[in-house]
Amino acid sequence: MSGAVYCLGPLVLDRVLSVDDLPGHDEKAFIKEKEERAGGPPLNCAWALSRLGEDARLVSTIGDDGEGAILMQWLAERDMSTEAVDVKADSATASATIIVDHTGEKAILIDPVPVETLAVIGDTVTLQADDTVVSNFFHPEAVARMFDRAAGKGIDRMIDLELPEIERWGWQAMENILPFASLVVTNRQVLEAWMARTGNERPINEAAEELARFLAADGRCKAVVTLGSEGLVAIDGGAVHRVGAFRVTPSNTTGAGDVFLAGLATAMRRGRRFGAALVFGTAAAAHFLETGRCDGAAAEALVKEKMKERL
Ligand SMILES: OC[C@H]1O[C@H](O)[C@H](O)[C@@H]1O
Repeated sequence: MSGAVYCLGPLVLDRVLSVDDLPGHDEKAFIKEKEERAGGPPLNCAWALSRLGEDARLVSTIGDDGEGAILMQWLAERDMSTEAVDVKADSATASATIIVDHTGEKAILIDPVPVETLAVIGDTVTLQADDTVVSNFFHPEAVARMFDRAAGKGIDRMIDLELPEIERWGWQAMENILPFASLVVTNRQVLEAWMARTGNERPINEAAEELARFLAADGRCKAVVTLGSEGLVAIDGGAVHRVGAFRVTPSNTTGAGDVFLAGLATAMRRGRRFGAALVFGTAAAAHFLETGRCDGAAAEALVKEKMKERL
């Protein structure tokens, strides 16, 4: 398909530390392996989109520093577009420390990017009618401005809502961004926080449907709540979609949500119905969880297996 997918938000240097078990409060653990790699939700999503054959453009800002240079080299080595990555002398490059245990589960410490840096991400991008915009909730006004421009061109606007950003900007700011999006994705961590906030004690699957309905705001947009090993629940107009998870043994769960979003966006851009696009996104994420790779053919094979299981 022609057109590009613009992925907005912070480009982050991820410092990944592998341990046997995540240390608890006042506990110590030995690091088994260390790795530095490019990360952040928009980078993970853009990387997966490019592996799925889309023209992915990362839209972000980094500092003119050593960390920024490592990130630019990482992107160049993978033939990823850097034209919308702004290098600013007065900014510092974002970083995160990710501790991954033997089950692939992780804890992430994010060094927050200054508000002034985030506030202008996306402002210089020129959109065309066959583009798609994908963003995390990096800054309420910057995301709203970009989505507003995209809506003017009839372009799909997908937002991934995660808890650190909701806690940073507030639940009201999260609600305010919803009318600007055409598709909202969130996860179990947000669901649990929302349940605690609203006193919702329903079983997780029912509560997920309620949150999806809330995010979809009377069918104005599509909404997806991912539940990890329990699959996902989504709302599209009057229809409720439930997709079961694939059985996988994860090596590292970091970025799996971003790969899901990339698979979903790719399938929707290629004309798949929403239900089928959800299954393809789930399959792409499952393959990534097990292998650390994103591969359209492998995801298709998983989709076929799932369909056979249903027969
Ligand atoms: O979504 C995963 C990303 O979140 C964190 O911000 C890390 O940078 C990681 O790459």
